[in-house]
Amino acid sequence: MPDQTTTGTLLNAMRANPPLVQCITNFVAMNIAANVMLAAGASPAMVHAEEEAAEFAAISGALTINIGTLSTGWLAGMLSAARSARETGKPWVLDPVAHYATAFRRKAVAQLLELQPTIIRGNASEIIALAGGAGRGQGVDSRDPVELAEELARQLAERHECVVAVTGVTDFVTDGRKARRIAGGSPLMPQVTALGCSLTCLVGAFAATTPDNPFDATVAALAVFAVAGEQAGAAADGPASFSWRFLDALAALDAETLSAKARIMTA
Ligand SMILES: Nc1ncnc2c1ncn2[C@@H]1O[C@H](COP(=O)(O)OP(=O)(O)OP(=O)(O)O)[C@@H](O)[C@H]1O
Ligand SMILES: Cc1ncsc1CCO
Ligand SMILES: [Mg+2]
Repeated sequence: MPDQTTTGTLLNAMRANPPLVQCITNFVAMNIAANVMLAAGASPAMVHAEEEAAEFAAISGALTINIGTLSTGWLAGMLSAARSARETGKPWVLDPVAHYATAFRRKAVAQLLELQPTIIRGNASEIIALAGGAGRGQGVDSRDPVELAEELARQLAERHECVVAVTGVTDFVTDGRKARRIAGGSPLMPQVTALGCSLTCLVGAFAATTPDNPFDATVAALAVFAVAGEQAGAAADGPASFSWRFLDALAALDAETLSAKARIMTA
């Protein structure tokens, strides 16, 4: 099965040459996202200051931008990093956390979208609202099923000529033409904060590994989370033990197991 094999091949390629990924994430996610990246085999750097964000993007393999704890200073850093990534031909990933909640966030996301993200990753409520639909999100949490976001994700991908990933019980990835669903994970994942933010960083790591193929990169990152999440969930007693078991499962995951266990379906 080609998708499964590609996923394992990309995991090996990432670990053989750990990509430097500039992660502009949020105060909640910074620690867990960096640990997720290290466990999976990437090299994260949480660099967001306006004074250095653009310079750092130019030396990174990819950039990820998450607006979870936005402020004016951080936004300036995000915009200059995204401009730099575009100018230097680096893939960049947008995570539009709760962008529908306030005017400040809506405007920030509109400015970031103008800088043409390579990939957008969000939960179902975020993607529905970004495509102009009526999402039912509450703050940073989704209250919509992925299925409701699928058609809107296709439209969003076409409009912005990018890859769009919607995560939830079964994830959905599209570039506006082709699409995949990725099953797996655990109901404990939304009970641990910032795992979606961490996944956005890992999408950046895979995009750095295969910059000409952001679709396969996104599928690979989601498949890694789905398989490691399923393994951690099977042994966990609750969100706290899930959290450390998930890091251990990520670190222990090998390409053969990933390719054998990933459940990737054409949509
Ligand atoms: N009910 C579920 N069952 C299985 N996997 C899930 C479930 N909910 C979320 N996931 C997985 O959790 C990971 C994070 O996705 P999620 O949609 O929760 O992101 P998010 O809402 O942006 O998270 P956060 O904002 O807390 O970082 C993905 O790998 C997704 O597949
Ligand atoms: C809880 C929370 N608040 C802002 S960002 C964040 C992490 C999950 O998106
Ligand atoms: Mg999120």
